[in-house]
Amino acid sequence: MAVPIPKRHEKTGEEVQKYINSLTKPQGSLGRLEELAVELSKMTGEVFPVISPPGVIIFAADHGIASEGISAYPQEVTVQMVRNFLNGGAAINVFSRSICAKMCVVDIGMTSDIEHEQLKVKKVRYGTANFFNENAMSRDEAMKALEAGYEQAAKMISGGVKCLIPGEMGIGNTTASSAVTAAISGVSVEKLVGVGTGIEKEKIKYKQRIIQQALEKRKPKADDPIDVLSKVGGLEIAAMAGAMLASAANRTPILVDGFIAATAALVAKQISNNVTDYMIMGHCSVEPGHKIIMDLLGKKPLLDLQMRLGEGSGAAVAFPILQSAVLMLKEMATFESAQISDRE
Ligand SMILES: Cc1cc2ncn([C@H]3O[C@H](COP(=O)(O)O)[C@@H](O)[C@H]3O)c2cc1C
Ligand SMILES: O=C(O)c1cccnc1
Repeated sequence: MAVPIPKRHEKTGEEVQKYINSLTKPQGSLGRLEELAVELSKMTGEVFPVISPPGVIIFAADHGIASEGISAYPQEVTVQMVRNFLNGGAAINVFSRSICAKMCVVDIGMTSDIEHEQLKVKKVRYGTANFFNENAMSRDEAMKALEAGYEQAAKMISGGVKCLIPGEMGIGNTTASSAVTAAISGVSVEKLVGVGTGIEKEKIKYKQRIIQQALEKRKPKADDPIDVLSKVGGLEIAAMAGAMLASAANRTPILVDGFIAATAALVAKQISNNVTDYMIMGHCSVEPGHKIIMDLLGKKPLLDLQMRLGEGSGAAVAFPILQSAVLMLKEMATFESAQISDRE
């Protein structure tokens, strides 16, 4: 079921690196902005990459595991926050407006329904089952969520979006993400689990125990991402993985958000290894598992603002850094055009 991902344009990258060295600044002095410009050129195949408008796509779903009391907030916050997204009042709305992003909210599996013309309803089921007691969903449902994510992202891209920011909303999804990441990577639950929405210290131990026991009962297969998703995953995690695959298949850079998005990135990589060629990590979340995934993917985050929100918020805040990289390429003068003496 691997999705074919095109190779990056290494030649264009080399050309752009040479061009960057001709711009009016000491060589290498724009540091990671220079690296980013080269990366974006390789991804898009363009000497002057276009990354605007960015597209924020938020997948919302509920989690049966929430009934184990592993979040600081009740399950109904998922649907309440989706209303907030649709009314423009959430953090991701604010940051999306500031980067002139196109935004799309998808119900991939909330436990209740909302009628709103801006909401895309692609509900696979009414929330996952509690994976402490039974598999979160069937393989077929995991595949359906993945495919719906793929389709929605592909639609945004064919509608003109040039950089994808996948986001999510789902109370309990730091628990599902920790379980998925532990299952795929083999990293211990103790190292991965964090406060999520802000549980107390002693509750973290409880959350770890629930995940550990669920993994022992469900036995997800590390080398089968659909098995992992169906046993301990989430519908929005599957959909985000699908969206990332669509983005990479269309040579569209993916700006990855926090721990949940990184978990989806890990799943996507299990499906098509070189999907990570099209990923840039926007920030480093407070969730300890986020840094662990980035190390596994061999990626460095752009920002570390001690954020732990999700929704795509950290990636949206990082987007202006990508814009700076692209504008540097497009608008800076060269030593020759500005008649400045180059290095000896
Ligand atoms: C008001 C509110 C807005 C949010 N926006 C994103 N999340 C984030 O928190 C949830 C994951 O944390 P946990 O696993 O601890 O439940 C997800 O919905 C995530 O998107 C929110 C959480 C709350 C409470
Ligand atoms: O990093 C994230 O994605 C995150 C962290 C805490 C809560 N929700 C999401």
